[in-house]
Order: sequence, then structure tokens, then C-alpha cells
Amino acid sequence: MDGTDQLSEAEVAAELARLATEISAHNHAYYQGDAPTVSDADYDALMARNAALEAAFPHLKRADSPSERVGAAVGSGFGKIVHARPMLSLDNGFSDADVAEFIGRVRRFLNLGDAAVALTAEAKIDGLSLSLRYEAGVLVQAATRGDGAVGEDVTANVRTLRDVPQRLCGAPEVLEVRGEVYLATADFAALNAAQEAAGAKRFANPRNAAAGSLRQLDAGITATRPLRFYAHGWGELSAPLGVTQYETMRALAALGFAVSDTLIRAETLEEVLAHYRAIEAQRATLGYDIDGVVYKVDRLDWQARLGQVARAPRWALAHKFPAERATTELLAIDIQVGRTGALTPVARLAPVTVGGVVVTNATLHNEDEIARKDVRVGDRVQVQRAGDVIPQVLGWVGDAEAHAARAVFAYPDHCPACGSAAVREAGEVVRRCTGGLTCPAQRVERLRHFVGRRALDIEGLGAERIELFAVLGWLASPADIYRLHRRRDELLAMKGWKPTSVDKLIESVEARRAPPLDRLLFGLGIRHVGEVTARDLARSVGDWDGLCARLDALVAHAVAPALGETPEKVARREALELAALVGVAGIGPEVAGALRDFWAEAHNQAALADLLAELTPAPVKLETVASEVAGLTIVFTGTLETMGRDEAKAQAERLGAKVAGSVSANTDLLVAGRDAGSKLAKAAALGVRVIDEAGWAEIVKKSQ
Ligand SMILES: NC(=O)c1ccc[n+]([C@@H]2O[C@H](COP(=O)([O-])OP(=O)(O)OC[C@H]3O[C@@H](n4cnc5c(N)ncnc54)[C@H](O)[C@@H]3O)[C@@H](O)[C@H]2O)c1
Ligand SMILES: [Zn+2]
Repeated sequence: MDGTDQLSEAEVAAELARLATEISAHNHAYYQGDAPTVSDADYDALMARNAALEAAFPHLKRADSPSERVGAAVGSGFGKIVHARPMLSLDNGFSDADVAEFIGRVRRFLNLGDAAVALTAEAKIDGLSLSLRYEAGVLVQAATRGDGAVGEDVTANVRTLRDVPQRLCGAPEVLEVRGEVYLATADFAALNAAQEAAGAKRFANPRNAAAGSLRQLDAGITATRPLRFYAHGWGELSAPLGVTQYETMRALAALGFAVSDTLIRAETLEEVLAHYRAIEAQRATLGYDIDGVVYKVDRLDWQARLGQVARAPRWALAHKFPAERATTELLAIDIQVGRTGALTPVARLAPVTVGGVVVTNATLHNEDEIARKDVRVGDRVQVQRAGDVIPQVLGWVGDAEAHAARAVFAYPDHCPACGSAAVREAGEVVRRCTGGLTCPAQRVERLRHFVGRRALDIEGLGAERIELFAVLGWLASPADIYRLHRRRDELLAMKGWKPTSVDKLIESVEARRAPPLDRLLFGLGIRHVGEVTARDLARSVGDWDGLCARLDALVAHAVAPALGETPEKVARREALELAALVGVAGIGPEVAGALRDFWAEAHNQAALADLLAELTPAPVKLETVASEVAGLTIVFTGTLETMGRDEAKAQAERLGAKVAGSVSANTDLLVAGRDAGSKLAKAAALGVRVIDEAGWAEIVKKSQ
């Protein structure tokens, strides 16, 4: 199977589960075996697909999401080293606008207004990261990144690298230098030629060759490979080497480490972007591979406040170089139907090489994009892989007369999988099948979601088995899962099924006959109802009867248009009234509407009645967490002097609290900064506890 086949499967189908498995396998091949089985572009396309899906459906994000992971776990062969500070990856940006947005994000997070944010900028070397630990100036340990928390002990190998000093003069007691091990382009070519002559495997690219050369169990082999090293950061440091990134990098250079000569410090976005273009212009002649430019917030106290998300620091950005473009023929436009019923157009292309990868499919985004670009089947189209992400069709090119003679693409208004009406909600670009559980395109994915780890958590019911059972006609709705035990004999008669695996499957289903209400609610796959919403709603209603009462009220709710009120106004008012009826902070008009729509559907009610005959939802209990604000709903208002809104929100969430935008009866705590206005008054009226910014800082400090 080549990368493009995988690409077409990954497109549209909203298959985060499959992406997680697939990406994890690629990580293993790449980081563990130094032998990728797909190109980086295909890999990046999978990651981009995953990120896009998670951005569009945050509630479906998996606990084992690849977007939260760095590298791959350490395998056998090497000793393990636990990093004193995690080794992270970097966030990506692809356009000037992404860089501006990065700076904006930093300003907002730190509450800087439009103050200047000085950044360092340097080439992003395409090698593998290495952490060097010096104690009392002596190299004592070298480790690869591994999964970010635990790396491989490659100390013996690293001792053979000429760029890595064995001893330092005037270094702090503990110094962990981090940087990139890489191979120069010429050395890579020579290595591959030698490999070929010796009948050994060729490396896919300099990065994999560098990794393969460093990660040798025999350090003698590493010694024969001309590996180079550039420092670009640090881990544990017993005494600071400066108050900025730039100063610290200069100090590392003074200690004897190679530092990129592209490293600069810049004050403005314009300066940073000019440097990016300058580096891009030198790219071909640098003598080693780079794939972008890395920006870092210069002030280290700001870096500390910005902190990190799971996979990358908030204070750095990798600005990737753009990908190439190519033209080819548009053979067909296929409509795929995803788990949530979203119809997505996919361009089928005559195979074409874009940036070294053969592309046969590309995204056309949505109905409006096709109309805007006016691409028609038979056209020659331009294809791009922007920043190595999923290929996209930019537009048609060439003969205008031939283009005009072709039929305008008619976007279907019915689901190609089940024939149900496909509708677009107001303000939405996506058209969705309304078939729900009756749509075969959605069925398998909905059942997979239902049994998923964060939903009903039924083991032994993977995609393949669900598909098989669906084909056999045993599995069409969630309730059918609970009737699988009746198929025991038939299963035993099937090839490849041992009694133990049949019984295990049945047992894991039986163990879930009393699922917690929130998990059940999440498992139903109601539009916009993610884990958090499901949990909040379940906590608010308590049990199944409570849920029914609440949602019945939504269905029963009717609005009469006031005199002269436009239909849009009525709809808006209705949505707000529905949200008020749900009465849960954080559940807005959109979610309330989705709940009502789901509950009002006869086919959903039938599926639920069927399901309730098989299981009994367990009422939810409130968890207790250590922090004093855990579980509370907090509202921030007014101007915060010492932190940005995003920072405050991140702090609160870290402490297990929920942050809401407005004060209501559900608010537990109001943090009022300077010039707090109406929210403060409202909180006073509702008797909500109010503290000032200093009080908040106190709470945060106590919980650290
Ligand atoms: N083909 C495959 O199967 C496959 C599998 C896994 C990963 N990959 C490739 O690896 C990439 C992801 O790997 P990643 O998580 O290491 O991300 P990355 O390589 O895109 O960026 C993060 C890394 O950049 C390095 N770096 C280079 N110069 C730097 C500088 N000046 N400052 C800071 N860091 C610098 C650091 O080592 C850091 O860990 C993918 O985009 C893909 O290209 C491919
Ligand atoms: Zn359908």
C-alpha cells in the first residue's frame, strides 16, 4: 500500500481512531527503525488531517491522539534515559499570517497589548534531536528524544562526534545542551553510495541516515559516519546563562558548541519574515537539509510563563517552507460521507508528482470551494501541497474554451451512501446526511464511536469486527451490540474465532450493561456533544430520567414569532431559549439545538428505546480533585494586570476548574480584575463569591 492510497482512505472519513493507529505505526518505523514506510509528506498529511478533524470536532479528540505525542517510545537495545525536562516537538506555521497569529497569540496570552515581542529566528535543521548532559563541565550522558519523556542512551556513540565537546570550561554545574544531529548533503550521498556498494539498505533522506548512524548498537559504526551537531536549546540548567534565548545561545557558542550562523534576534514581524526569505533563498546552497525557520520568544521569563501544551512549547513556532505545485487532469469528483454524515468532495487526479510524492487524490474542501474555483471534471487543475500537508486543488488552468464546454459540477443534495436528504445548516459550509443511525456510511463509524474507549469502552470490537458484523446483518444499531451473545454458536463456527476470544468479546459487552450516563451520552454521537458537554449535561441532570425530562422540554418548546420578527430572528431567539432550558454553563444555542434535533427524531427515539431495553445507564457521581477550585465554574472579568486571559484560563483549567464567559447561577467564582463592570454587579446580585487578581494568584500558588 503506498502513501497516497492511505491518504485517500484517511480523507474525509473522520477516522481519528484509524489515524491514531496508523500514525503510531509510522512513528515506530521512523523513530525506532529509522526506516519510514511512507514519505514525510504523506505522514504530515495524516497529521494535518488528524489536526483538522480535531479542530473541527474537538470533542472527538482521542486520549491517545497523535497530536499530543512526541516521537515514539524507546525500544529495546539501548539503555533508557529519563529526561530531566521533556524534549518537545514544535508547532508548525505555513504562512506569514500564521507567524503574525503566533505573535498575536503570545501577546494575548501574556497580556502585552501591542508591545514588541522580540524573537530569535534560525534555520530548522532536518536532523534528529539530541540532549547532551554535562556535569561539572564533563559530558556524562547523551540521549535521543525518544517519546519526549524517555530517550535512548547513546552516550558512547555521541563521544565519537567531533562537534560535541567532551569537556567544557566555565560551564554551570549542570548543563543540558539540546540540538540537532545531522548529516551534510554530500556526506549523505557518499554514505548511500557506500551502502549500495556494500549491498546494504539505502537511507530515505539525510535525517533518517543521521538517525540510523547515531542509533547504532556498535559505537564503532557511528564513528565512521561524519555526523554533525548544532545546538539550538537546552534542558536542565543549574544556573542561567542569560536572560534571553539569544544571550543563552551566544553563551553556548562561547562554551564551544556549534550554533547556527543563521541565528538572529528580531524585534518585528517584518524583520522575522525578511530573515525567513533570506534563509529560504540560501536553502539549496547551505550544504545540509533544512525544512523551515524556527522562531522563539526571546525573553526567558516570558517563555516560562507561556509554558507548553502536550506536544510543543507555546513560545516557539516552526515556519515551514512552502511545498511545490503541479498541474494534472481532474478525473472525477467523489463525494465521501464521514462518521458525522458530512459530505466531503475529493478530487481524483491523474497521478502527478508534487514535491517528490505521487499524488492521486486531493481535497476540494466543500461545496462552496468547488463553486468558487469552478473546477469541472476533465479540467487541468493545479495541485499544491502547502507546507507538506494534504494536497489541495488550487483551481483550473489552461484552455478556457474547453473548460467552458464542460459540465458545471452539480453537488448532490442527497447522501450517496443512503439516499437520505443531505442538508446544510444556516451558516455552515458542510452538507450533512440526515440519515443518522440508518446511514451505512455513518453506521460503522458511529458504532465504533459508541464502543470507543472514552464512550462505552467495550473491548474486542474493533473496526474490522464491526464491519464484519454489519455485513452479516447482526449489527445495525447500538442495541445490537448487546445481542451479540446470541451469535455465540455462529461465531464459534467461523474461521479464526477461538472460544476464548468469543467469550472475551461477550464478557466485555456484558460488563457494560450499566454505563455511566455521561459516557452513554457521549457515545450516542450527537452532533456537537463531546466528552465535556456530555459530562456537564450528565452532572446537571443526574440520571436517565432527568435527562429525558430535560430533553423532552426542549422538544416541547415552541416559539411564536412576534409581530414583524424575521425568521432569522425567531430562529436565533429559539436557540437562545433552548440553551436557557438546558441550563448548563458552556452549553450554548448551537449544542442545545443539536440536542433538540437529535431527541426529536423518531428514528433516534426508536434506537434509544431499543438500547434502553438492553442496558441501564448509571447516574453520575461528582469526582473530587485536590485543588481548591477543581470542579468549579470560574469567570474572569476586568483587566488582569499580571497575566493574559488565555494564561488565566490555562491556569484555571490546569487546576481542574471550568472557565465560562458569563456570570450565571452556575458560576462559583468570579475573578475580578481592574475596571470590572456588569459581571461584577451581576455576581454580587447572584451572591457569587468574588476575588481579585491577587486572590487568584494566591490560589494558583497554593496549588503548585
Ligand atoms: N515518514 C514517516 O513515517 C514519519 C514518521 C514520523 C515523523 N516524520 C517526520 O518528522 C516530522 C515530525 O517530527 P518532529 O516531531 O521531530 O517535528 P519536527 O522535526 O517537524 O520539529 C521539531 C524538531 O525540530 C528540531 N529542530 C531543528 N532545528 C531546530 C531549532 N533551530 N530549534 C528548535 N528545534 C529545532 C528539534 O529537534 C525538534 O524536536 C514530521 O513532520 C515528518 O516530517 C515522518
Ligand atoms: Zn447517509
